[in-house]
Amino acid sequence: MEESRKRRRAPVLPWMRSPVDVSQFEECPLHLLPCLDTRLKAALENMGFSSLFPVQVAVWQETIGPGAFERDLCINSPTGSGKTLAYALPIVQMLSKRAVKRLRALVVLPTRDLALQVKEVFGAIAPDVGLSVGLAIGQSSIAQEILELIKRPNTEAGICYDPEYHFNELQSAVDILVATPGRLMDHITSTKGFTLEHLRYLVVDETDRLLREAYQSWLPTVLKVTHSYDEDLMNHVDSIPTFGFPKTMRRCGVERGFKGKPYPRLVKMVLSATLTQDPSKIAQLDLHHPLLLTTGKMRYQLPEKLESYKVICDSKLKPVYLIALLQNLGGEKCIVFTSSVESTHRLCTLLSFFDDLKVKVKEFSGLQRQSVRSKTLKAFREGEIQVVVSSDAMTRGMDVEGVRNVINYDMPAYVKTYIHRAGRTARAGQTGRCFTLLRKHEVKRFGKLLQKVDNDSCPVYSVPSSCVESFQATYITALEKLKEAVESETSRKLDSRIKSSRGK
Ligand SMILES: Nc1ncnc2c1ncn2[C@@H]1O[C@H](COP(=O)(O)OP(=O)(O)OP(=O)(O)O)[C@@H](O)[C@H]1O
Repeated sequence: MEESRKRRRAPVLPWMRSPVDVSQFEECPLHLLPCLDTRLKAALENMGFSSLFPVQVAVWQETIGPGAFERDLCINSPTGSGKTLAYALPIVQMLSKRAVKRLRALVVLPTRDLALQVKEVFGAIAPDVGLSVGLAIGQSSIAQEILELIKRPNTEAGICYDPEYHFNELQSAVDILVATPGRLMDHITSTKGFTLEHLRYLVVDETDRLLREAYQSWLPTVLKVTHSYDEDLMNHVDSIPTFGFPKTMRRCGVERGFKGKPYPRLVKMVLSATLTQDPSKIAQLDLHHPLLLTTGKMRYQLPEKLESYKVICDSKLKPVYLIALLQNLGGEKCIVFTSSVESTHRLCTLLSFFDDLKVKVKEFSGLQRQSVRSKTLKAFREGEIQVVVSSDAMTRGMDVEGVRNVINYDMPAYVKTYIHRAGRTARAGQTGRCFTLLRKHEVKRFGKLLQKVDNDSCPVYSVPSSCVESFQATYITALEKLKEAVESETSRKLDSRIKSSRGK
């Protein structure tokens, strides 16, 4: 049965049928890692890392090791297995040898929160080898971002800086750029001096999520602009003007081994814990001789030390079960996932009416401003808040130390959602638990959904009935307060809409 299930899910594309199995790799102490720059070793030790995780060792082998970046890499490895450093470290090590500052590595992520997180990782190692990292995520105004990304020429006293006039002198102020698609497109189309001409590494993190939406066609645009430089290079390889433009490896490279491709070519690394196998989606990436790195035999893997539980509850009392469960978990850090931004808001408001709840709860949602979300995240990281209620805003990639529990208040509709939500705990080899609240009619469907992952064991977790009963009276009052709160919020919104339409 197990075997036939695995066979049915055999990868579709031929090169996906012979992957590198990351589970065959061991953690590698830093002092044994071949060719690691001593400055980077020191930076990693400063981060508290003494060895590389298996996926990081496997990627190192294909990049700095014998693989020598010859192939594009597709990395499918469980949540929390350390994929960020797996690509950041080899890229930084390669770029540490660069002679002039140019934008050479671009990392694209689907959300600002994730981009900020990835920038932190690059920021912890890149400056130690003289590289700078920039952000293009729309957190600040475009003018502010341009100031940080583009170096202006030193104009003489009395001469005004004019981007049109000084166009040829504008240079990148960063070697590595971490971006979200929308703001990246703004820079590609409108920022004077912003160029992907020297790009050597393109990382598409959370690939399946990024390929699901077009985001203003960022991917075809990036491929097109980098290709056009390649074509230009192939046509004029002998006649590249060097005056004004310092030589870079990519501009002046010659082909080595790959017909029709300039060398070094643009290397792509694409990653996810649930990497797509859809040939039409993969084709969009225009991968060169791709190599799949994956963990184990099943397509979907949960973290090794994750325990999954189902909590079967009475439909009408679901919030009470949640509260009883939270109470039962003591003050442990916990993320509660709901199915939408609206239910996140409602649930959070409801929880705020339970005065005797011993944990501090906050909402985290795509409806909030970035500054509010960042503040909540900071407080959660620092332990001032113990419970965060979130919709999909926190599902992917978010890395918060010490999250011991994840609760699916609403059952996830897809196995991928389960994997990413559950993966907010049991990260970096730690233990963690994922509870899914289920109404009786959902139990069967949930069981089917879990069959798609390697470890589908999911026993029932019983919340003590005495605990559920003890919260019922407060629940009734809280529901009434919730109704009033929703009504007053609706009328407030209506008032402000009327006011703003009158002002027009
Ligand atoms: N070599 C290492 N030693 C110790 N901790 C590490 C190491 N590499 C990464 N980590 C830690 O492991 C955690 C998970 O890393 P990361 O966020 O890169 O995982 P991921 O595989 O990208 O997960 P997801 O799929 O959820 O995005 C982070 O807290 C990171 O600091």
